[in-house]
Formats: sequence, structure tokens, C-alpha cells
Amino acid sequence: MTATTAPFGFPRTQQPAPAEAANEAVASPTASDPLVSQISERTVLCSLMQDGREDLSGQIAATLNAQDFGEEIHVNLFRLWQQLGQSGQARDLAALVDASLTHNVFTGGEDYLINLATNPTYLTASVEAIQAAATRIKDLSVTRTVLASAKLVVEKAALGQTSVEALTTMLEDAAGNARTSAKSSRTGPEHVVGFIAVVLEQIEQRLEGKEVDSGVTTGFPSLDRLLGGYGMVDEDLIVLAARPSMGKTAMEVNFMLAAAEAGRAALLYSMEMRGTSMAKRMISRAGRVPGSVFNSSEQLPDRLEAIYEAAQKLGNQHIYIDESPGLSLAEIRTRSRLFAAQNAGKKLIIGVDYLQLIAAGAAAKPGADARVVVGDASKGLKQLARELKCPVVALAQLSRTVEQRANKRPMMSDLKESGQIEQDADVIMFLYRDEAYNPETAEPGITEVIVAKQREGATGTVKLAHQLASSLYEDHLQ
Ligand SMILES: Nc1ncnc2c1ncn2[C@@H]1O[C@H](COP(=O)(O)OP(=O)(O)OP(=O)(O)O)[C@@H](O)[C@H]1O
Repeated sequence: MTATTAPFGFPRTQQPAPAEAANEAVASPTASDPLVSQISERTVLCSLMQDGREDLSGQIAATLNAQDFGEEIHVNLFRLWQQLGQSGQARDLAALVDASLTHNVFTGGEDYLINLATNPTYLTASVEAIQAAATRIKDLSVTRTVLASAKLVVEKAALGQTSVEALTTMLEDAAGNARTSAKSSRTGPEHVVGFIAVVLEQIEQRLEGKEVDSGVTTGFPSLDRLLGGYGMVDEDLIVLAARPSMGKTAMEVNFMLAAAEAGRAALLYSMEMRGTSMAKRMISRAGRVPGSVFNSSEQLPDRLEAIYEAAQKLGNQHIYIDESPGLSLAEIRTRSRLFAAQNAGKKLIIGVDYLQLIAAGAAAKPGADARVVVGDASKGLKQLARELKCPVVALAQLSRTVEQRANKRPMMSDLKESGQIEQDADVIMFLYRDEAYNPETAEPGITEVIVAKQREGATGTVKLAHQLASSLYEDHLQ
């Protein structure tokens, strides 16, 4: 099979599109390959083209990647389906036919796609059958990889020139790789044109004035602008660091509520504060009600309407709080994966209050160095953001060194004790309130959000007006 590269598309064959309907055996080199299940691949792809199967498609997207398909047409089709989703477009039959023509991607031709989408055998497959088909595709994909790795080891061993140590390492790596890829949609090397196609698609969407769904607002237009216009970007680890009582938790609440308001499912790990305290902060923010009201029988009657209204609004949104203290990184990852599966088809945001507490959980183990564990935590959260394709906003405490300077605005070097955070985070923001140090400040009621690192953008400072008693921040007209 000779492969060429289509403009802005995918490697494709020069073969004509198969004339047969999708329920016939398509004449292809893989038709008789025991490590490729045509039926499973078609069953899954057919289900992805149907309306109302968003939950199922979310599950499939979380476990399969394009390279898991054994048939080249299906590799291209699945990749196109993913890319339409990433650029926020519909991905039904018409959209797939249209996109494969526009981008000159070989997906078997219009007839093949129509037959695939409307074939009764695949169309009537139960949810269980589709899930079983996805599992079969994954199993066969991993088996092919294991086979290829084993062949390589056999070839090397047969030459008698590779050390036993190197051979056993290769075997161990292959086994580890098989174990991890069996459980997730982690991809192997993919041709750059696939990624370029997504970028170009997003550019086209933007030029057409459509929102690109790869980030979510912080709730503050000025901060969104500084963050490149996207707000909190999917797959980014955003670290929000400050000295105690500066407003980190309050800001996290603002970010979570803005994302939930924008339709995301928000999960906040509140390891420091109980769930009820966090819920009060959220009601405070949503209803502009000072926290002190909750404990005042005199003030409550006047504010009841606002509290109930806020409670109802929040209750209708997808906001979840995990109040377990001292979670380990592994627990956070497992719980987050489960949350993603339960909210399949929805975009997510994950908040962690706060980073050093993950370390504390794990550091309690004998022999664990706190700095190393904080580093592991930030690395692990970055991987989680990538895996779940959502922003992860982690709070971090800054040490006292900040206060030994005349200018107490935090700087990157204040994260030095946890140098790994500096490396892993895509965005690092510091909070600073001048009033916390200078009672005579010229800017009372103002919080500076200092963006000290942005992997794909500029650094700078945005000033927000705050009412901390209500966990409320608002854009400040400067
Ligand atoms: N009900 C309230 N009334 C008045 N002020 C409040 C109320 N709740 C919180 N604050 C103030 O808001 C500020 C920010 O608190 P927040 O918990 O968000 O800070 P933080 O940076 O997360 O602190 P820490 O690191 O100690 O958890 C604090 O100065 C706190 O005193």
C-alpha cells in the first residue's frame, strides 16, 4: 500500500474507494488479518455518527485513539471525527462526508460512509455491544503493539549482539507500555498533519466568528484577554499561588463558578476546607452575600431570597466538591478519571485546593522528601490536564521569603523551593493585595493578578476589585 499525504489531511492511500457496502467485506489488505476486527471497528464508528449517543462517544474517546484502529480508512475516519469535535463542530454523517472532501481525507468515499452510518447491523447494536466492540479494538491494538515489540526483541536477541540487560529492559518496557495503553487513549507518534488540521480548523472557525471551544472564561474579560483570549485553556496546568489569606480559595471559587456557568462540569478538591464551608463560599459569590450573614440571625431574613436564588442556580449546575483531606496524587487521578467517565461528553474543569496538601498526604509515607512529592504532584496534575483535556487549576502556598522583601509582590523565584512547579505549570498566577501590607494603600479593595508565566503568551498584571467577605472579584476599570 503506498501512502501519500493529503493537503492539511492525513496519510492516505491511492486506492479507489471501496465500492462495496460497509456490511460487505471491504477489499483491503487487513480484511483477513486476525489482529484487526472490521466488524468491531464499523460498529464503533457507526455509533459515533449517530445523534444522542454523546455519553457513549465520550467513553469511546476516553479509551480509543485513531491508531487503535487496524483499517486505514477507519484510522482516518476516527481522527477526522476527533478533530471535528476539537474544533467544536457537529460530527454527524454529513459533517464527516463534508470534512473528508474539504480536507481530501481518504475515508472510503461517500457511499462507504453512508452505508457505514445506515447499516442496520451496526445501527441496532446495543450499548453493551458497542462497548464490547471498543474493548475488542483496544485489545487488538495492544496485541499488535506487543507483537511488534516482541518481534523486535526476538530480532535483536537472534543477532546475539545485544546485552541481556538491554533485552530485559526492552521486554519490561513493552509490558509496561501494554499495561498503560490498554487502559487509556494515550497515543503513540502521530503525523504532524493531523495536529495542523486541528489548528487550521480552529483558525477557520475563528475567522467565521465562531467560538473555539478549547478554553473557558475565568469570568474576568481583562484576565481572559491577558491569557490570550481563551481564558483557562484545556490541557493546561494553571498554578495560582499566594501568601495565606490573600484570596486563593476565593479566586478558585470564582474560576470554578465561571466555568460551570459556561456549561462545564467542575470538580473541586477541597482538601483544606469542608464541603459545607466551600458551598457557603459559592453561595456567597453567586448571591453576593457576605459570609458573615450565614451566622447572623439578624441579617439572614433580609438575605434569604438571594441565598435561595443562588443555591438554586448552583444546584442546577454541574459543580462537585470532594472534601477528602490529604488525597494522594493517585487518588486524585483515579477520582478525576471516574468523574470524567461519569460526565462523558461534557467539558471539565478541575480545581485543587491546594497543591502542598497532596504532598502532605504522600509525604507522610516514610522516606518521602516533601519537595520531591510536590514536584511529583505538579507533574501528575499536568498529566491529568492532558489526559482529561481540561484545565487543572491548582492553588499553591508561597513561603515567607516573599515578606522579607520591600516589594512583596510574589515573583517566580518564590516558587524556587518547588522548582518543578515552575517547569510543569503552563500558567503561573500570583495574587497580591497591597492593603494586606500597607493599611494606607492607594488601592484599597484591589487584588492584583500577576501572570508571571504563560507558556504561550505574555506576562502581565490585571487588577480586579474584590469583596472578599463575599468571595467576589470583578473587573476593575483602570
Ligand atoms: N466571611 C468573611 N468575612 C470577611 N472576610 C472573609 C470572609 N471569608 C474570607 N474572608 C477573607 O478573605 C480573604 C481570602 O481568603 P481565602 O481563604 O480565599 O485566602 P487563601 O489565600 O485561600 O488563604 P489560605 O491560604 O489561608 O487558605 C482572607 O483575608 C479572609 O479573611
